Amino acid sequence: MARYSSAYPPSPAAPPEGREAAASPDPAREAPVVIEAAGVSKKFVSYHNRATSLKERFVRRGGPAGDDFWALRDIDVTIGRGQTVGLAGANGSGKSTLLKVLAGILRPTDGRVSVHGRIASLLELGAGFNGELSGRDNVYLNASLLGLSKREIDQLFDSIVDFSELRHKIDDDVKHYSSGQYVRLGFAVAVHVDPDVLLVDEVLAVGDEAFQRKCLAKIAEFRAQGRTILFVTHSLDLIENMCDRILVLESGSLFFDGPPAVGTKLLRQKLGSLPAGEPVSYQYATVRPESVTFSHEPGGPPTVQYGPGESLTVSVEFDVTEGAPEHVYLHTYIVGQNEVPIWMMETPLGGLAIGPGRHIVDFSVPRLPELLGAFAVKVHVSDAATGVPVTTRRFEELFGVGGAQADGLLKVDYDARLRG
Ligand SMILES: Nc1ncnc2c1ncn2[C@@H]1O[C@H](COP(=O)(O)OP(=O)(O)OP(=O)(O)O)[C@@H](O)[C@H]1O
Repeated sequence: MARYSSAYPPSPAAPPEGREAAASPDPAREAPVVIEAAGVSKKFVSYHNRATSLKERFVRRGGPAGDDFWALRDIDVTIGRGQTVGLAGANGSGKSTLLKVLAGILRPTDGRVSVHGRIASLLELGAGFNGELSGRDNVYLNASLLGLSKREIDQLFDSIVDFSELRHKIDDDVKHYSSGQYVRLGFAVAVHVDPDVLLVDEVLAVGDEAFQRKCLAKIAEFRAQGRTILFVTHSLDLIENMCDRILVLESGSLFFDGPPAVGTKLLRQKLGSLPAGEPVSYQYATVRPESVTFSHEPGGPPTVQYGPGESLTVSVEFDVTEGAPEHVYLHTYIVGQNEVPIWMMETPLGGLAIGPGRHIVDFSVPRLPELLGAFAVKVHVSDAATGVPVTTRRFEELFGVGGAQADGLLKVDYDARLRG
């Protein structure tokens, strides 16, 4: 049964309304800024009426050279260290262009971009590789462009090749690689150069399933290490499972910046995969899960290691500011490796009556099941009256049950006998 207690004096600060309200108070956003885009716009010239012959070019002399096309318009984004951000939007909405501008591959027409720290990117097939060179030479070329010395690359080379699983191809020219092999090598280099910021385009979709799993595990590892990740994907489920935040672009403008649960719903409504229904109201950051602690009983000393059958209390501490819904549900998911949900605990029907201030909800499990492994916690808050999501936060803190993960998730009694 969930227990609800109010433990701290009210917080004085109430955020302003609207997008600014969403952008400022999330604790993750108060981390040092690693990526900042201010007023970024990008114009391309579209030559769809381009002259195809000399004569045509002569006749059109002096006419307009091409139509201006704004692929990005006035984008303001600040990304703090350690955030995992999904960049989504319909085809042609400007996602790849924004990633390229942030990576410094394209210069913005207007506005300013600053990135602090080493940035590694895997942007599009072929970008950064020279097809006439072997895989081996491209590893050296790419890693040196990302700032590594020859000696450092020598040391990492085997690990890069092992990650890509392309040892048999490493001395072939890259122009003979398949698109999946290209991406394997590019991703292997990008994750080995010790980047502070990783930018990844939808290219991951090109890899086979085994490689996609490997890449996602690497992204989860980077996330746990507090690195900053921005990736483009059309998989909204992936964003819901892996990201702290979603940016949704629409025709080059930033349409939404906030919690994945809200952004994905809005985008699905926009793309027609969800009925339009009630407009999603946007209350991000009015209820903010701040920390999670594990103990045997509410208020007990923090403990990280448990045995099957022992009691566990997961205490979620959260801040509420003015403008928050009067009643909220907290859904607390215990997640295992690769973000697999193991079980969910929710607050009682009708929701919690909350006022501004700091509160703690204790979710107490009297007897842990026969589990093995290390587990994390994801908290999802929604408005109890409307069901509208308010925020989601996935914490990095882990608790363990039954020692290190062995060969499975469950401890199951069994018997093995030779028959015949
Ligand atoms: N070099 C270029 N010259 C002219 N137009 C361009 C150029 N690069 C991109 N565009 C246009 O800019 C718009 C945004 O393209 P972008 O590739 O950023 O979209 P996207 O959101 O990544 O799309 P998708 O989901 O289809 O990959 C598109 O209309 C595209 O045609």
